[in-house]
Amino acid sequence: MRRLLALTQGDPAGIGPELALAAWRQRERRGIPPFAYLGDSATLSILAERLGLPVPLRSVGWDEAETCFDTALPVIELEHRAQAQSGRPDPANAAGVIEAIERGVEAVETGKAAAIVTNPIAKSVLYAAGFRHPGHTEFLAEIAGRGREATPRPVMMIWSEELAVIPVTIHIPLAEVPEQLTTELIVETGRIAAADLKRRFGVARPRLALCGLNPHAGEGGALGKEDAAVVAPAIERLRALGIEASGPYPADTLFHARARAGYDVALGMYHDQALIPIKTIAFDDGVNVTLGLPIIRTSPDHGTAFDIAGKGIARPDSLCAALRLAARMAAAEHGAPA
Ligand SMILES: NC(=O)C1=CN([C@@H]2O[C@H](COP(=O)(O)OP(=O)(O)OC[C@H]3O[C@@H](n4cnc5c(N)ncnc54)[C@H](O)[C@@H]3O)[C@@H](O)[C@H]2O)C=CC1
Ligand SMILES: NCC(=O)COP(=O)(O)O
Repeated sequence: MRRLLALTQGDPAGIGPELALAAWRQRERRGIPPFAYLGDSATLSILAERLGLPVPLRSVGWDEAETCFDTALPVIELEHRAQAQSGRPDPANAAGVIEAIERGVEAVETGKAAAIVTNPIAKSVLYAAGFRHPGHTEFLAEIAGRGREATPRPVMMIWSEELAVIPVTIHIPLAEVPEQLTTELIVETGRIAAADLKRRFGVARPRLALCGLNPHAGEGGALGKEDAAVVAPAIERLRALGIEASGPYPADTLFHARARAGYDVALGMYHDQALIPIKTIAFDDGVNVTLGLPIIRTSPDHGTAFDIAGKGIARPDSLCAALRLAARMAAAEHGAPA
């Protein structure tokens, strides 16, 4: 089984490039699997020098990348080179950001890499350049769906050793959540989560805990009707499919340690309901995983951190966890030891 991972540059003005340098330097101590960096070696080399990080870079093709990883950081050169300055995002770099993601997916689809690991992108910067997807999650589904009958439905999961969460609705305004939250969407999300937890995480019988949408899960309808009308029927349907689903639970009491012991993943009904608990508990080593795709994708759980980019203080923990988890998922899928 191919072990090499494809690591995208992310926004070249963000912390992604320096995290890639740090992850390579710490590869032995942190048990980092081999990866190839999709980016621009000239820009990376300037950054490495400025940060005083002695990292040998080697421009390679996919075939050489895995073997050279022990002695140099392999770089798959992009056609769209970055003119990036750390901390100064520029929509002019969008083409390279997108190229890295597309070529990473292609490498996985063609068997050159086992999984794609994406460094953070700044959504607003890409939007300014005409990017029409809310984020990686939806873009990856669109790319992975090319040439297929239907676009796969992507599910965002943020995973750590202590807690895994899924936001059922993702990057939409809060005001639109009640309208877009349907029983069908919850069932599909739960079904995909259960299937991928089995296939790619080796959880034999995944336990799903579902948050209510409203305070106190609706307080019998006094604080909102969606919990009984939309969430509860979804749980019934998931159970009818043989999936161990429970709830709807008041979200405020679902994330303390004793509650967490009772499930494998918690489904929040909107982005912040799911992500605030995990970013509180595991900000440094949480991993963003896209479920429901034909390929494996992980990412650090943080963003581009323009405020600290280029200062050499960004922590590589989450990227390292994302690299390790991608390798572990690939091994689980292929029945090989991680
Ligand atoms: N997977 C992805 O591509 C993601 C992209 N983003 C994007 O990132 C941009 C900035 O988002 P923010 O909400 O500001 O979140 P952020 O995670 O970039 O930054 C939040 C705070 O955490 C700090 N921080 C983040 N990562 C760190 C690290 N590795 N080490 C030390 N400190 C770190 C930052 O300095 C900042 O103070 C947005 O455009 C957003 O869309 C956000 C989350 C995920
Ligand atoms: N808040 C999580 C996030 O923004 C990650 O989005 P994506 O780019 O992985 O879709």
